[in-house]
Amino acid sequence: MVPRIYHIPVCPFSQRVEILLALKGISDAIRFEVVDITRPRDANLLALSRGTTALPIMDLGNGRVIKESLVILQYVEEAFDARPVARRDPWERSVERFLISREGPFTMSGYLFVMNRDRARTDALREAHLAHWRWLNAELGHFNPGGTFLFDDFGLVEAVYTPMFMRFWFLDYYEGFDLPEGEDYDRARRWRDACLAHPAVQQVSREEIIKLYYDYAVGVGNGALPEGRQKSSFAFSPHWRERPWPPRDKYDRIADDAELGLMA
Ligand SMILES: COc1ccc(C(=O)/C=[SH]/C[C@H](NC(=O)CC[C@H](N)C(=O)O)C(=O)NCC(=O)O)cc1OC
Repeated sequence: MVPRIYHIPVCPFSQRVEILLALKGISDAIRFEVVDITRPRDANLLALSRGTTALPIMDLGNGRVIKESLVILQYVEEAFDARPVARRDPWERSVERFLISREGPFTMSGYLFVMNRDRARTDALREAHLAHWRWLNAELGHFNPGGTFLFDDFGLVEAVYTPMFMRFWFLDYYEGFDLPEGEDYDRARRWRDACLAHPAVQQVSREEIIKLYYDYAVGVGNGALPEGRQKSSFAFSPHWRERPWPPRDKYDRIADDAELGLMA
């Protein structure tokens, strides 16, 4: 059986696996199944996950199910010999793991920033997010000051972080956020921009992310419905390409289904 990964639309955690497969030149080795999270979870999928709802999960068949995207990445790297991506040297592998150990708080700071609708908290949330970028800037500056990526090429750490850089396009769109100029951010910006330009990360577009993630920007995630709405911005139809760009005034109001182009 070809292993399957079940994931939500434009899921960043699933995308990191797609990126790894692209780097290894084996994009067809796993079948990706997108789940409509605006509907109750399918009973068969719930049985597969033994009741947990977080996605992605990877089904190897014969009752073998892998949860957590970082664990799935390790499995893919170890199960498929093609073009190893993780660093082979133990010291370099420790540096890789060190950077990856901070991805969770980094990602959470960006999501909490975009989901916030209390203007009194905006500055603190922006600063908390920038602090994570300063940490990345300092670590990249320590381990590879003159380089672009953490090591000599786009690798596992970049596969882990880049889907989040792409989701953070919603911070640019809804919060007018970008990294400040200056030595506290320049090394991290060089890394981010090179990651975003890499051919292995082009699975989703800025437009798709901005449109599907609108509900996060008004504080509602994972396919739940904001007040006054009949359909989630994560709905499969109408297709996001047919929908208008969402309004940016997330603090003042919640756009209705018609304005978001969600009416059937
Ligand atoms: C407010 O913070 C966040 C909001 C959304 C997301 C996101 O991209 C969800 S992607 C979809 C989400 N999956 C996850 O969060 C998986 C995270 C898991 N640690 C992994 O790495 O696989 C999910 O399945 N939700 C449905 C459910 O749990 O029933 C991330 C955030 O922070 C990391």
